[in-house]
Amino acid sequence: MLTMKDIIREGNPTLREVAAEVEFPLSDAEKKIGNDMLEFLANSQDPEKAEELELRGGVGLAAPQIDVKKRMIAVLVPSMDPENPDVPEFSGVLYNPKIVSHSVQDACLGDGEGCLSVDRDVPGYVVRHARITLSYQDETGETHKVRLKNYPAIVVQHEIDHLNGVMFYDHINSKNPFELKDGVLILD
Ligand SMILES: O=C(O)C[C@@H](Cc1ccccc1)[C@H](O)SCc1ccccc1
Ligand code: NI
Repeated sequence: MLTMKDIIREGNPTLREVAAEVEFPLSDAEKKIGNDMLEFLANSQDPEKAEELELRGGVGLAAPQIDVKKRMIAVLVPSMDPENPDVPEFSGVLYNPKIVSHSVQDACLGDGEGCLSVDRDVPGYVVRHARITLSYQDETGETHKVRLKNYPAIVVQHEIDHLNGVMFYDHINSKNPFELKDGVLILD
């Protein structure tokens, strides 16, 4: 079971490397890594387990963050619908995820971003694509293509950045961290 001690922190060179494509069929080890990453996110969102295991809350995790240089991410974006609180907005282990197209419009989270691999606050808007079309393979190797917007789109872009050695603060305007061009959607 993964805990915070398994997550590497900024300064570790792995976070600045480009991860390798995953080959299919997956090894049992690769399947276990994916499942462990998703389990970590579920535990981190369970108040009792998060306290017991001393986990920071997470909605996404990329394999390089546990020092595995492979293009695989786990995403668990909880429901925003009070009618269906137990149905995540977007959840899964995504192998070889790729943004195949995106909106012209950009978006950012109004509260900025954080990162499980960054033990400090870095204020500022992280401008990303507002909507993306995402292609990925599941554990069986089947390819899926989905369109994401709003928070799920932001989370997936944050995680795919980790596969390319990019940190969220690389996107922040260092001269004026809260400067935004016209038309950028601020998500609260
Ligand atoms: O470090 C990671 O990759 C996990 C991040 C992903 C993330 C952060 C900000 C914006 C989008 C994705 C963690 O989820 S950071 C903790 C967190 C938890 C809940 C909501 C936002 C951020
Ligand atoms: Ni991160």
